[in-house]
Amino acid sequence: MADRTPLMAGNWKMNQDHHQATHLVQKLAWSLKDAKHDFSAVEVAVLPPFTDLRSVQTLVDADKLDIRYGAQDVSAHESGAYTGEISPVMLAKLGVTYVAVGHSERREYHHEDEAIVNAKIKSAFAHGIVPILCVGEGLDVRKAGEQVPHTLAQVDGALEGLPAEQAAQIVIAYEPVWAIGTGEVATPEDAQEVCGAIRARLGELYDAPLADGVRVLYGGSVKSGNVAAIMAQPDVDGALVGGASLDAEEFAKIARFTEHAGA
Ligand SMILES: O=C(CO)COP(=O)(O)O
Repeated sequence: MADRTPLMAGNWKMNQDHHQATHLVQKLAWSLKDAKHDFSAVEVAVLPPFTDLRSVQTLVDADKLDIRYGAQDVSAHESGAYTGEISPVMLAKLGVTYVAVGHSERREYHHEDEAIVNAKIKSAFAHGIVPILCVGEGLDVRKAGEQVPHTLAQVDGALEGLPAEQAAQIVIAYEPVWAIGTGEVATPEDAQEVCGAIRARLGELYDAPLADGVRVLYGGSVKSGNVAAIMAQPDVDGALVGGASLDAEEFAKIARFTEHAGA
């Protein structure tokens, strides 16, 4: 099996102004420093709102922090008459490593379909930004037992026409919609079932060595108390954390999941 470095990414969603963002990242950095966190063993990233990115960049650069940061969305276009959109060129200038693409909240409230998600993934890669592709099923699909085909159809659509050298770098986050912000965490076996199927599909779309190198995350009500059991699954390589990433100490604990296995 490839040596995949786990990634713990905090999706702040629409929370924290730019002053609060600086404090939160500072606190996170202190908590991880206190714990002597090894960032080469577990990568840590935050995805703040656009308006915070310049402040986070300034702090990360000034204090030489090992914390990575990214955006929560990106335009499929580089520039032009797209009111309210943020270009990948602007994000690249802000030093972002990652961008979330196709989060279920974008799909639901902004009607993003597979074609848009696919275009945004290509737009990010064209400017050296690694997309975190979010996929996952709603409750109806889960009740019908269709979570795997549903999620794989999203993966197929999102990756259409993506060259292997880009697919090899992508991060895919499996986030069952019914587990987001509900406290209803999928069981480790639920997470493994779909994360494993995503990796197998990557093997079919590309090849097995490529699939073996791609990081597949789980997201949905991840906390320090449940992260270790989820991370123990063979095809789960990290977590996309919403609510719990707004608490620096809690998020640092999540990043240090190996210390509290069984907690
Ligand atoms: O949507 C999520 C991360 O992108 C998950 O959110 P919660 O961790 O708050 O359930």
